[in-house]
Amino acid sequence: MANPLSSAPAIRVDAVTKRYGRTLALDAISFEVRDNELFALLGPNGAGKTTLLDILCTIVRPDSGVAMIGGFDVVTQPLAARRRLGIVFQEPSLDDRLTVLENLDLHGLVYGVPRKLRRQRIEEMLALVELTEWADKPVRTLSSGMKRRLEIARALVHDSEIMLLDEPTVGLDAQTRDRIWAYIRRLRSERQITVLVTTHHIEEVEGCDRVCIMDHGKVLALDTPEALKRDYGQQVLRIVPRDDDAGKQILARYADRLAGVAGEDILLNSDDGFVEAFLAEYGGRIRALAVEVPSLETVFLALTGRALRDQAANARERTLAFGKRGGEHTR
Ligand SMILES: Nc1ncnc2c1ncn2[C@@H]1O[C@H](COP(=O)(O)OP(=O)(O)OP(=O)(O)O)[C@@H](O)[C@H]1O
Repeated sequence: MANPLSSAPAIRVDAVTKRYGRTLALDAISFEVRDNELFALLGPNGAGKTTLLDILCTIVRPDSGVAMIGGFDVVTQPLAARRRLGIVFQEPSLDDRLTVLENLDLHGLVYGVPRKLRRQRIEEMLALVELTEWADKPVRTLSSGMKRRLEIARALVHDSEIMLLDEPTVGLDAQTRDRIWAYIRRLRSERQITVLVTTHHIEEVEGCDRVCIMDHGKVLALDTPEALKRDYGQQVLRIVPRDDDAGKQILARYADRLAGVAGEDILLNSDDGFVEAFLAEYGGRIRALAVEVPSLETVFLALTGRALRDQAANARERTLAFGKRGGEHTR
């Protein structure tokens, strides 16, 4: 069926609020996702991402505000909205006793996809997620990465134009995560679909068109990764003090530069001159130090005062590892 509101954005969220008892899970949030966009919702646990997805896929009703899928209101026109969606939930929802093919076929049947078209789509999707050879195997024999791939395939057996993926890579190893993202990008370009994906892995959103950063049920920022880094990114010095006493002294001395604390790490807003000045004063009282260049991680830190991940070791950083005796270091 042609979309009667074809000029409408793929997803529109307007002042949506949802409360669970005393918890304000969503606090009047608004944004739009354009057609064929790869759009990420980034936020820590409890930010409200799943609640928002549950509203978009018509499982949960908002207390107030409007949410639209392809121009259809999720509260007043849930069936029309739902038909346009392909959904991959956080919790696996495949039938383990059925084969790969049976799972896909059942889904197509439920959505009323005619038999011939169903066969064709299933074949296409299995090829895309590289599971053709597994078609007749029971789902219980698949690895967790393969099950995720199958769920992605299943979400696209009907006429879905908009795909919602809730933490699609959670619990998967780095290699499998990369593969899942490769499928998502391919799908977007080959099937011209719109993708909204939630994640709390910051490195995963670098390749998305736009990123919406959420915390405590609010949108803190929404833009392309480049624009976010330009507007909010900053150089941060990540320090591991030698002991509690040193930590307290650093915190007191640089309170005006404090960007956040993550476990035993102290994060200070930095600039090139500051690193040398800090080392001259505290070089002997720290165990490790890393200079983090502006990244989505430092954007998140600037916006929330919290780090999204505890480990700060990756290629973007120049790390100085300090030896057992204070002051010795290797670059
Ligand atoms: N059914 C519910 N009943 C009560 N509180 C809920 C319910 N669902 C979510 N919440 C609360 O609403 C807030 C937002 O939760 P939500 O699951 O949407 O966040 P999230 O960003 O998706 O986090 P996660 O990645 O852990 O799923 C949290 O404080 C959560 O405890």
